[in-house]
Parts: sequence; C-alpha cells; structure tokens
Amino acid sequence: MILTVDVGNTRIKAAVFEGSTVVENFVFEKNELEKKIKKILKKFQNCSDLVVASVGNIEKQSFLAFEKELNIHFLTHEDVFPFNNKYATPKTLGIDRMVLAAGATLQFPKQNRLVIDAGTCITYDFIDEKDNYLGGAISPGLRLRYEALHNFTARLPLLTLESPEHYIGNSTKEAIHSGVVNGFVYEIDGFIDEYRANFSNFIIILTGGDADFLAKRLKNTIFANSNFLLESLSQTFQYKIDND
Ligand SMILES: Nc1ncnc2c1ncn2[C@@H]1O[C@H](COP(=O)(O)OP(=O)(O)OP(=O)(O)O)[C@@H](O)[C@H]1O
Ligand SMILES: CC(C)(CO)[C@@H](O)C(=O)NCCC(=O)O
Ligand SMILES: [K+]
Repeated sequence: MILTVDVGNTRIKAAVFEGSTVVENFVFEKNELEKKIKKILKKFQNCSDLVVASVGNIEKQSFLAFEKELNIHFLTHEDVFPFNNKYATPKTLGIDRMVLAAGATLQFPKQNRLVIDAGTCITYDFIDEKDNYLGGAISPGLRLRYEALHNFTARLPLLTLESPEHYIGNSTKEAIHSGVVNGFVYEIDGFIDEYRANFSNFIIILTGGDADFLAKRLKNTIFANSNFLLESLSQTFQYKIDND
C-alpha cells in the first residue's frame, strides 16, 4: 500500500492506494498534518511508501518523523516524468502541474490532453500526442475571486459560493455572484473553445476542489474526476520505480 499526499495552497488531500485502487481519501488542514498522517498510518499499517507533491509551504522535513515507518518520496523537478517538458522555465513549473501532466500522459496515451485543475488557482496544462508538455495558464480560482473582490475594495462584501440567478446581476450580491461564477465558467469554456480551434482532437480532464460544481455549468460536456491528482501521484511514483 502507498499513501499519497497532495499539499495544495489551501488544504491537504491524501489517499491510500492498494495497487491502482483508492482505499480511502482524506482532506485536512496544514496544521493537522502530523496528527492526521500518524492516524492514517496507524489504520493502514501495510503502507510501505509515502509519496508527496507539495506546492504549499510544507517541505520535506515535515515528513521526516515518519521515516522509520515507511519510505518517504518527496517529488521534485529532478524526478523522472513521462513527458518532454517544453516549458521555458521548467524549474518554476508547479510540481502539482507536473504530476497532473504525468497522470494524463500515462492514463491517456498517444493523444492530445488538456488538464484543468479548478482549485485555489485554476491551472490549464496541455500535453500533445507526442508527449510534449507545452504549458497552459494560471488564473485565480473560485474562492480566490470572491476573496480578492472583498480584500482589494472598500465596499464589496465577502460572499460564499452561490449560483447566480442570471448573468445580469441586479444587486451587489447578484452582481458579484454573476461576475465570479459566470466569469469562471465563461473563462473555462472560452479556453476550451480556443484549444478546439487549434487542435482537432483532445481529451479534457477536469479536477480540483471546484470540479464538480463547474462540470454541471460548462457548455462543454466534461466529466469531473476530483481524485485525478492523487491518482496521478500514485502513477507518477510507479513510473519512477519502473524507470529510475
Ligand atoms: N472546505 C473547503 N475549503 C476550501 N476550499 C473548498 C472547500 N470545499 C470546497 N472548496 C473549493 O475548492 C477550491 C479549492 O480547491 P482545492 O481544495 O482543490 O485547492 P487546494 O487544496 O489549494 O489545492 P490546489 O492548491 O492544488 O489547488 C476553492 O475555490 C473552493 O471553492
Ligand atoms: C499555480 C499553482 C499555485 C497551482 O497550484 C502551482 O502549480 C504553482 O505554484 N506553480 C508555480 C508556477 C508555474 O506552474 O509556472
Ligand atoms: K490547482
């Protein structure tokens, strides 16, 4: 069994895998890291490896306490990945995006793939059929948009996610919900249309904390897989073992 851990900018997500099957999923806050991992390892004593991808401010040291119990693999840019990285600044590419790209490459061989991760930030990652990672886009996620409107203005309240009634918001609250939610949906549909105009065929993988909310609202029909990053983490680890 392996324990995969995704340290995002907001929360930590983890999953225990038996082969390629998820046995259990966990979500927790950063300040609970040690306590939660300890609890998971107590429940799943057969875990032999812990695989971490961190874009948050949690470093390898945070996991050293578990070194006696299992092998720690803290993924970095130095690891082997199954795609050719064409990003002009490969060392600054987020490790989460590299893991998503690895998962897309391994799970959907020999085709163009677009990965959309709607989390704290929305990231777009494109890997072509020759397994070249081309790049994509980074934009503010849903919650970040609500918070930014409030934090950088004097008069806008902090709202929590609600579906707008109409694209023409007729009150401050409705105008904010329309701007945030419709803006988010139009952005993603717009990007998908742009890719469609330039690539005849590609598959789309939609993941992240807002994936389910988003999937229902897109004009394009896409199925969400909120576990794609953790699945990809387990596949990236397997790939590393097979190719190191
Ligand atoms: N309990 C929650 N806490 C924070 N965000 C949540 C929660 N439940 C749903 N969300 C939604 O999930 C989004 C954040 O996604 P996610 O949890 O994947 O981010 P993350 O943990 O920072 O990971 P990453 O940095 O990889 O995006 C927010 O925009 C928010 O709308
Ligand atoms: C964009 C985020 C914050 C998404 O989690 C992360 O992938 C990151 O910190 N990336 C570094 C910049 C880049 O990917 O080019
Ligand atoms: K993200």
